[in-house]
Amino acid sequence: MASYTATRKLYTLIVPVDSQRVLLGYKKRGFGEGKYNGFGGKVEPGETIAEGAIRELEEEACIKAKNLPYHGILFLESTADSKAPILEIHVFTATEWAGEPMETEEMRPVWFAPPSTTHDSSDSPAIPFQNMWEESREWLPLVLAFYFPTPRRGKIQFAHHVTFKGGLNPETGLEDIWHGIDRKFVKWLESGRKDDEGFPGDLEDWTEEVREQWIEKRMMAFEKNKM
Ligand SMILES: COc1nc(N)nc2c1ncn2[C@H]1C[C@H](O)[C@@H](COP(=O)(O)OP(=O)(O)OP(=O)(O)O)O1
Repeated sequence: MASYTATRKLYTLIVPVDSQRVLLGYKKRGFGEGKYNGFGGKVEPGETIAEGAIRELEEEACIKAKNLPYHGILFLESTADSKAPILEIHVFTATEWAGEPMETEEMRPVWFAPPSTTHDSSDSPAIPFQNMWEESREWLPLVLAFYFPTPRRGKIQFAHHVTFKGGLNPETGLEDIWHGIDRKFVKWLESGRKDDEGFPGDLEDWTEEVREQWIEKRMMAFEKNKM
C-alpha cells in the first residue's frame, strides 16, 4: 500500500463547558480570524497533545484546565489547494479549570447556550454556528449532547474526516479553501471502547503510526467512492 505523504498539521481544540453554558472564543487574528471556535493551536515540538491543549487554552483564555475529557479527532483536507496540509485536530472539553476566562490578544471568550437550551430559558445567546468553521455543525452538537441537557456517564469519541472543495464563503464574503464540505465521514462511539474495527478512541491509542494508517485508509475510501 502506498504511503500517504501529504503534510499533516497537528492541532488541539478545547471546548470548556460549565453546568449550563459553552465557552467559545472569537478569533481576533490569524487563521480563522472572525470565527468562533474552541481554544487551541499547534502542538509544539517536545510537548504531548494534552500538554499543548492545556497551554493553548491558558494562552488564549487565561484559564488552566484541571480535567480534559478527550472526544476525538478531526482530519480536515482541502482539494481546493493541492499543497494544503491535512489538519489533524484533537478535540477535548474541560469542565473544571482554575481562573476566570479573560480576553487575550488572540481570542475573546464568550459564553453561549448549548443547542438543547430553549431560547427563553437562558441568558446566553445561542451558539453562532453560522459564524464558525463549517464542519463544527456536525461534531460540536454531538459532543455537547453528552453534557446537555443532562450529563451522561461514560465517554463519547469520534473520528471525523472531511474534505472541503473550497469556494466563496457567504458568511465572510471571502474565498476560503476550508469551506464547502465535499465529502465527510464520521466514526462515532459513545462508550469510547474499541469497536470491532479497532477504532482507537482514546488519545493514547492514537499513536503517530495509527493516525497515519487511519488517514491513509480514509483517503483511499474517499477515492474509491469518487469512481
Ligand atoms: C478548517 O477547519 C477547522 N475547523 C475547526 N473546527 N477548527 C479549526 C479548523 N482549522 C483550524 N482549526 C483550529 C485548530 C486550532 O485550535 C486553531 C488554529 O490555531 P492557530 O493557527 O491559531 O494556532 P496557534 O498555534 O495558536 O498559532 P499562532 O501561535 O501562530 O497564533 O483553529
